[in-house]
Amino acid sequence: DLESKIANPKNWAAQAGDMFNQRYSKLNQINTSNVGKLQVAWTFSTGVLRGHEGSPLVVDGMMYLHSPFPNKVFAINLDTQKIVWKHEPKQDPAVIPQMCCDTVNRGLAYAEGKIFLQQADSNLVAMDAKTGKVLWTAKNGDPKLGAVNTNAPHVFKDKVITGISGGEWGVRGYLAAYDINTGKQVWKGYSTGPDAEMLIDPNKTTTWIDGKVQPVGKDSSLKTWQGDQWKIGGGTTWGWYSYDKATNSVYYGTGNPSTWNPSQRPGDNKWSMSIWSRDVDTGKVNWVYQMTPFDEWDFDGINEMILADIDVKGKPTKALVHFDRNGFAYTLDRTNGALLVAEKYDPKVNWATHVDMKTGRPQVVSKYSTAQNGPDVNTKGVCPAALGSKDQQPASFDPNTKLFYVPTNHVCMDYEPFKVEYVAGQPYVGATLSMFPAPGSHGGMGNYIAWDAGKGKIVQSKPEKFSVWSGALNTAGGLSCYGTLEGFFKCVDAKDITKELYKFRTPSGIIGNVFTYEHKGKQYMGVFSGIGGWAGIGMAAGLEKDTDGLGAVGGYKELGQYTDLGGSLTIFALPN
Ligand SMILES: O=C(O)c1cc(C(=O)O)c2c(n1)C(=O)C(=O)c1cc(C(=O)O)[nH]c1-2
Repeated sequence: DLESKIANPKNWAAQAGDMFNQRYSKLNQINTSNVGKLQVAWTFSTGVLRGHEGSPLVVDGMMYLHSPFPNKVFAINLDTQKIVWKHEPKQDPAVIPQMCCDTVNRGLAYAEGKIFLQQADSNLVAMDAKTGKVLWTAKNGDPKLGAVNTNAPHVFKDKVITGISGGEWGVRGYLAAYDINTGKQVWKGYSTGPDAEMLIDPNKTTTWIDGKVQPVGKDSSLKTWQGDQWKIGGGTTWGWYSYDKATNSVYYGTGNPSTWNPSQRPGDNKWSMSIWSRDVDTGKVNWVYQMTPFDEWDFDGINEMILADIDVKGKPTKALVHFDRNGFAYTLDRTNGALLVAEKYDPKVNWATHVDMKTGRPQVVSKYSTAQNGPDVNTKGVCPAALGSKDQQPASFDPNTKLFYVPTNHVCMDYEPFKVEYVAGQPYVGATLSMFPAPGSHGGMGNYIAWDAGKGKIVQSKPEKFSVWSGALNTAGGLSCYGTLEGFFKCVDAKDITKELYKFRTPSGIIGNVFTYEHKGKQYMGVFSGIGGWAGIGMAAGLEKDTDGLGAVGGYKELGQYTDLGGSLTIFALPN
């Protein structure tokens, strides 16, 4: 059912439009020659002020919208424009201060006549898509311990897959699968700890060792932590997941090890900061690859895994492409986890010179090693900043140009670790940050780039004033579209991204993802606006000091000259 809904380009039935995370639409009515005539068709306010991430879904003439906390859901009939049903969960507002980077929610999932909502308080809910009636609720985590949720649930086969947030609260990360019909948990695989709890088979699960894919061996995680630190060691899973039917695997990434003070957790801290392939039916780990062993900068590895069949160094490859927070873009063979390409997609990256292709390890520049410099020493000028060369904002893949379109950040930081005591349910951060625009660049804090993942090269780069915190969309109309933090919805020519073909100022800064659908023979494009997320946390949570908001406020202070709060959806179409 979901597969056929996705196959119909009139729908937008999954957060990325498909299960490969490509964010590509076959619709071509809006194209490079007429996009300049785009007009606003309609708008809709969610009535919620904080950051609006993700996008609505469209299935068979109904649109399903979500909001940040309190996670309202609206079902709108596209014929009548009426709200058919509305659901507002009752959630304890005590979860609000347990959320690190604004009270965002990355959207809903659809399957078999059901809508799935992953609430902030960690309850996973299935609703009847026609009526909004709650069919089941599953408790996915304990918000009292900081285990909250922002990720979108993802449906693959008969399972709804969800993750967990709370890396800054010492939450031990995991991915879990629930039966879409009953809400019963089918499997749960932790990011750290004993093999059995991670669903790792020491002899069958493989990783990249010595230039080859080889079995991970016994206790691959436990060996890389001191004492019991792995129990409060992070590795949360709040990103976008993808699925390949051919390998029957779900692909996703794990976040930072806790705490941010690296001196409190010597070792590689496996398998935080890693790319995972798990069997979707059993959760068993096929392969895992760690990008940033012993993280010293908060470079969470949760960014989306985009699956695409491309030429890698001239060879047709079933690839997995990932733009990591650490500033490197990785191309792996998704069938076995072999590392094929790892290159900087942000020329300002300075914390590592390169990735050693034999060990798969980044070569750290000692001056930027916050562990070597030690606690209570401010390590200055690390690029990228903790929020990475790219954060959660998902990139797109265009099968026509064979390129990836990547919303990026151009931000650096000063990072000062300090000793922190673990107290259950309290923040467990352990570093003070301040962030600022990357020095010596175009003067802005963002770039929209076109990337060749087979070669590991930037093809083109379009400068932006602020970080691009919105998800990208490419279409068969030759367009690549995204939003900016000032609030502009933009479409550029996929063949030459420096050519801005359309621009419209929406009501607030954009951190949502561009999506498209067709209704009654007409193509529509849309995007949520509503400033927030980590980059917009200063405005969303009313913070002021430069080091507030885990250091994000400083760099984005100027945003107040361009936008203010407010969540709404803007839908565009060509004139009649
Ligand atoms: O470690 C975590 O559990 C965790 C959770 C989240 C989240 O759930 O939004 C973010 C982060 N970390 C994080 O490091 C980060 O940069 C970030 C940005 C955003 C956002 O929505 O803009 N969320 C989060």
